[in-house]
Amino acid sequence: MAGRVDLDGNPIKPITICMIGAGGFIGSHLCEKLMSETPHKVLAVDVYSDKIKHLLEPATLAWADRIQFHRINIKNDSRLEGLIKMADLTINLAAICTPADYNTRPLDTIYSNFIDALPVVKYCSENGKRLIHFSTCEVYGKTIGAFLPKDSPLRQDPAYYVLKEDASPCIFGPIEKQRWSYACAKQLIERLVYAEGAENGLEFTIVRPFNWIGPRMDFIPGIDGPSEGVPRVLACFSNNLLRREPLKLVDGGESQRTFIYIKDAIEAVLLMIENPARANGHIFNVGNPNNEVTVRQLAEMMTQVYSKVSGESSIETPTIDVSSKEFYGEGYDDSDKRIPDMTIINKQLGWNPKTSLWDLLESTLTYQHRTYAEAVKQAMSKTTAN
Ligand SMILES: NC(=O)c1ccc[n+]([C@@H]2O[C@H](COP(=O)([O-])OP(=O)(O)OC[C@H]3O[C@@H](n4cnc5c(N)ncnc54)[C@H](O)[C@@H]3O)[C@@H](O)[C@H]2O)c1
Ligand SMILES: O=C(O)[C@H]1O[C@H](OP(=O)(O)OP(=O)(O)OC[C@H]2O[C@@H](n3ccc(=O)[nH]c3=O)[C@H](O)[C@@H]2O)[C@H](O)[C@@H](O)[C@@H]1O
Repeated sequence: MAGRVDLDGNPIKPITICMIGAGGFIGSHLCEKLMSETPHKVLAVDVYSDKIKHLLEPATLAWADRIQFHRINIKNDSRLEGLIKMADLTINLAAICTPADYNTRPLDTIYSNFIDALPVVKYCSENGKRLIHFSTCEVYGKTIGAFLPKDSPLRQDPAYYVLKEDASPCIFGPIEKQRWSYACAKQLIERLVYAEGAENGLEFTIVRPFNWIGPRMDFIPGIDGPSEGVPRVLACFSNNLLRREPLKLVDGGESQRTFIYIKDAIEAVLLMIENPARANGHIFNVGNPNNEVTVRQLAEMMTQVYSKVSGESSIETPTIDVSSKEFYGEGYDDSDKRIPDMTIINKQLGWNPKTSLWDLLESTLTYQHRTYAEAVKQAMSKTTAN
């Protein structure tokens, strides 16, 4: 760790980071990186700590004096301002961010993504503290190309679908499509953070992740999360593969996504943390434009990769189609296509993603198999016995 320098060759000074939502998927990877590769301290705030337990115990861990867990619900805890004051930088990751919740729990979604984030922005602004706020690629909503006729040649033109931080519009569906409650709340908090920067000098960076995936993402229903819960697609498909049941393709699996390996994405966040002069005042897309697939192609690739890592042949009917109404309920809608423009992050931080979709699925599904296969087998044999 000695002699670490930033992108401009200046020595990096150790700082204290108040990380809200540190116990989640992204937070757990960020804490791991900060503990193993940097001298920084983390005040880890969350209601859960299971995903960072390996970093908190035993007390003999090399970084034990650099990470503290604070079990705090930021909705109603007066200790939050004190922690933000103690830190040099606050990173806010806390959110409800699973699509199954957006149309079924729209109030919780809006409160979590907008109202609960307000005090964090306010405390940072009032106390002159830097803020890295996690938004989402969902703020772009649908592409302009989605509104062109199906056979229009313009659909092939990147100008109609590549998403640029400083140029693309935010296109959401009607209010009754409650799917957009999340994207809309995230957009408004982005505008508020930006305005605090413009009017009150808040030093901020906004991150728009594009489908970051990897180990510890969400939960496997009935194993380490509710049986009826619906996590994001990686965990849904992992659950299907572990149970040897068909992967469910919502509305034909035609939507397109670009998936990025969590470890590549965390490199980008570390650059933002350690290069404030280059990151402040910017909104950054963080994704992998080279890893685009339809959801159907993702299902096919995951099926192949899982066979390889588990040694089990795939089932006869690997996928089935389901309607979005059946899968998510009333009010669901979808982003058609999400390709991040990388110009700004390249210019400011010189960052590029590295890992191919096949490779990231291979390491992630190896983890899923090792972590869950036995537990799923046991849970299934219990259900059959009953
Ligand atoms: N994973 C992705 O690809 C992705 C994509 C786009 C945006 N994001 C954004 O990044 C952030 C982190 O996402 P993630 O994938 O790690 O999600 P996650 O659900 O795994 O992590 C969020 C964490 O925040 C905590 N939290 C929520 N409300 C809280 C509260 N009131 N008080 C204290 N803790 C609270 C949760 O317990 C959880 O541990 C979110 O803001 C999300 O919207 C993630
Ligand atoms: O990860 C991101 O960048 C953002 O996008 C996600 O949204 P989305 O990509 O729509 O969510 P997933 O659950 O990962 O679903 C991806 C696609 O797979 C489909 N899907 C999902 C699950 C399933 O079993 N089958 C299936 O076909 C969905 O309909 C959707 O088209 C979530 O909103 C957030 O975590 C985040 O802000």
